[in-house]
Amino acid sequence: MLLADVARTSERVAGTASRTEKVALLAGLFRTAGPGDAPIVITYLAGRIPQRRTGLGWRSLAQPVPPAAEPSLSVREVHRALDGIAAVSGKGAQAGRVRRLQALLGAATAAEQRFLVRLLAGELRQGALDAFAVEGLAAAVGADPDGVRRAVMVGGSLGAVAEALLARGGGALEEFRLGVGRPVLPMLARTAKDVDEAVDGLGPCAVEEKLDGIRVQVHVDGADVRVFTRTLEEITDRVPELVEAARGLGTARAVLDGEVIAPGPDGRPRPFQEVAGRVGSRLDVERARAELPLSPVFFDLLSVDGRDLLERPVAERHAELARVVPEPMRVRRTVVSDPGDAAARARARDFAALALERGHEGVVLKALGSAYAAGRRGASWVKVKPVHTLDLVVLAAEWGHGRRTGRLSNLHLGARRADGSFAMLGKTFKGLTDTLLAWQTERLLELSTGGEGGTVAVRPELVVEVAFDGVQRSPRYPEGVTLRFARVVRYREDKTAAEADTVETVLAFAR
Ligand SMILES: Nc1ncnc2c1ncn2[C@@H]1O[C@H](COP(=O)(O)OP(=O)(O)OP(=O)(O)O)[C@@H](O)[C@H]1O
Repeated sequence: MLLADVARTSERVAGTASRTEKVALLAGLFRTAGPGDAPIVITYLAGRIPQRRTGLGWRSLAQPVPPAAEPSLSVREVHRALDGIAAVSGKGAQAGRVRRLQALLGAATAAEQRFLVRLLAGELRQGALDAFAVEGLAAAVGADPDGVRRAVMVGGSLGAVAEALLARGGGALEEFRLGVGRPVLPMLARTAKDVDEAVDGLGPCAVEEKLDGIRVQVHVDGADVRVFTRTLEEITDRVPELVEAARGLGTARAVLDGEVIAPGPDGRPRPFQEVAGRVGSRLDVERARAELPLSPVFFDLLSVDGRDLLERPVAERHAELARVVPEPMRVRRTVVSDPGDAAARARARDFAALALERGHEGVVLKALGSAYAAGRRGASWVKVKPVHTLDLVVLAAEWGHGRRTGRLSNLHLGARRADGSFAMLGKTFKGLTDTLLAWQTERLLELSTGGEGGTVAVRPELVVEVAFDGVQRSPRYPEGVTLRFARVVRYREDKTAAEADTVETVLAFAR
């Protein structure tokens, strides 16, 4: 597929207010797209690029290049060129990127150049595009739009679904059904300030303990049990006690969602770091198990006996969960059936207080009528925690002084921008234990991209959870805000930088 076709469609879609026409334009484009082109075309139409970042500064995008007379650039060629630009690193990288960019622009017509420059500058971003693209895709292959939407939810990406549908037709939707052994991205939660705010937003809801462990999705097929993390990494071999527990459930076929924790001798949960260390280690699993036995606590049931429950309401999924999972392995919950009932609300607040006393992190409230929104931070799950934390990305670190000489200490923290870049929000060395200092020094040096003065810049990959007292204005930082009393709570090795908190979220705290 030619870039010119995408550029033209993009312009026409943006230029019409009619939903029907947008969908028809997109359907027309998909009918002529090769399956392999589809994932790239979809990101371009939404104003994004699969590489996320190219490292090109806006100045380099403003330099004029003589255009080609006729369109000849294919979408794949552009994709490869951007891969090349994103891969340039080291000394003189910016010049190298600009050279490659100019070669790319030189092969583009004036219209294609305008499209590329606006695409790379992030000016074409269209949040609603994916919804139209789902319908356009469904129309192009003659599939049911709801079926395509479900497939995207289960498959995790519109690009992957588009590729399958264009290659194999509407029947390919079957490949994206939830299945035992085929994990789906977990549903995530939004944040509310307190229980009342959450209940106001949700209406009738369940209030559950928020356990501070590692999210697990457990697939049971007879004696065959597989365990996945929230990033869908398989960890079955590292958690034999979960496998044994799952074999003892009241069903032979199920997909369960829950948290794995390590109850201490007093029944209180051991710290998150210990659970994360245990789940992260493949070494001598039997010994690790003897030292720190894990238990699963399930809070959702996504499928049972071959029945897919993703679209069923929370109340029904919980009833099914209670049928197959015995009490100690099920999350504790209370229900607010009528949000207007003051006594029920008081019970919910007491439940949240008790959850904290028991050593848990807070509560998660879930709208009783809501479906399971795989891979989404849906509006129907809301977490309430007493301490505000953000998951930020380490951008650089400074060598420590005094007792911390020889250790990388002061961390430069960044929040994610919509275009995949990171905005620095401030620095902190608070909350770092000696163990963490040693660990982060080693990890950060592996990620180093060079240093200046006492600062080591790193690839933005490590996610760290930071507690703070507030967000305040500061002209020193690019978004004009910084965190008050930021302190490290822990590293979140279970998260990628793409899952870190966004500048938007931080600015919402400022408001
Ligand atoms: N009862 C519960 N229901 C849903 N999630 C729970 C529950 N108890 C603990 N959790 C955990 O809380 C997480 C939901 O919070 P969120 O989606 O914001 O993830 P997160 O960004 O990792 O947040 P946090 O750092 O607050 O755990 C889930 O991923 C899960 O690991």
